[in-house]
Amino acid sequence: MLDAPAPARSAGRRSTDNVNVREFTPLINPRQLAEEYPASDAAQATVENGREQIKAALAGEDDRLLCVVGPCSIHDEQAALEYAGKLRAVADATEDRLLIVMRVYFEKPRTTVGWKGLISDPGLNEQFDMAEGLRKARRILLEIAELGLPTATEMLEPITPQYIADLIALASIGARTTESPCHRQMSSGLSMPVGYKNGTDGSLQTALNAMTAARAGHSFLGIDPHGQTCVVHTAGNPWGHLILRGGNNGPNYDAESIKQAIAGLENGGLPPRFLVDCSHANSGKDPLRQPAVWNDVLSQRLGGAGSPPNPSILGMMLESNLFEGAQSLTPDPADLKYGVSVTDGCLGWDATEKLLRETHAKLSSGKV
Ligand SMILES: O=C[C@H](O)[C@H](O)COP(=O)(O)O
Ligand SMILES: C=C(OP(=O)(O)O)C(=O)O
Repeated sequence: MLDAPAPARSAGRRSTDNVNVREFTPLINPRQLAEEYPASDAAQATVENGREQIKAALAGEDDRLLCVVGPCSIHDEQAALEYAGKLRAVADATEDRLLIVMRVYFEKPRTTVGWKGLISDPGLNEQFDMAEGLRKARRILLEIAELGLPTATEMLEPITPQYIADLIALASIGARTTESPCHRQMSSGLSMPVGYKNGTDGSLQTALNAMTAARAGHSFLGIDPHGQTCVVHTAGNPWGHLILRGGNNGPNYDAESIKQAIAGLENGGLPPRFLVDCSHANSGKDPLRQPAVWNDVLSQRLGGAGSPPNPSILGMMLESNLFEGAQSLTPDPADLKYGVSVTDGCLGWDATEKLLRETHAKLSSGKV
């Protein structure tokens, strides 16, 4: 019998190693990136104030409505900054009632395959120049923080936080990773409050378990600011909170689902405060349904018509971009429409501004 041909391998490589790896590309380390784009005093002040205000809301000490608003994903620096400028103006005008934080999402967890976000593929051309992706992400976060607007992002790759977390006020763990021990451990060391989405199957327990896990300290494998692999020992992050995003069986922002969420949090010994994501399964992925979801949740928070107010509802999340809808990626990224999402459909800016200003008016008058 003939022997099977030996697999091709380079000198010194063991045949059992990295069988399915095509290549390793060295990457800039977090310290080098921070030296290229150092956090200015103004940016640090935005992040620190943003984190403190969000913590006060989570602790029930700031009764403003927490509004996490912005694109499903950032793919264009200019559009992101234009959006941030508009949102900053509304945040200033409504700050007595609304605590506005911009969604600045650079990492997209896909159900199967698809564009994974600006850090993974900044050229939108499958070149995966992640050093450039991290540079762009850090630069965008810095510019938005210098505008005075706090930012929120999803933390997906466990080594990303070392590169950008100093510029972020609020993090979230997505529905696809809330059950992942790696993400819970990572969250236990993050410097900002972290929201945990319920699972894609609608499971609340998955997020409650994540909150409990991340409140504890952990020791796990990671990198330090020099990019050195190391054992990371964390203190635990007490600022976890639930985000209701609906699930495969439908939305979970109705009064009964919210009652169950509060009971689940209380039974788990967790603070009974949470956000409602108006997008994803809560809008049936129809971006134009988001205002109806938002207003329903706002009514529940304010109470009225025989229902008591519900201060457990901290606020809402909204997927919004300069222009409504979504578009598919094009072979030449220059052909993309400006200001339109390349991931989930979004509400457009005009409708977003209207919703935020109407919300401010309702909160000011106390009338839904
Ligand atoms: O918010 C973004 C998407 O809902 C998430 O990344 C999943 O997207 P997909 O189902 O299109 O992969
Ligand atoms: C991916 C997201 O949401 P979810 O994890 O709820 O699907 C998101 O908010 O961008």
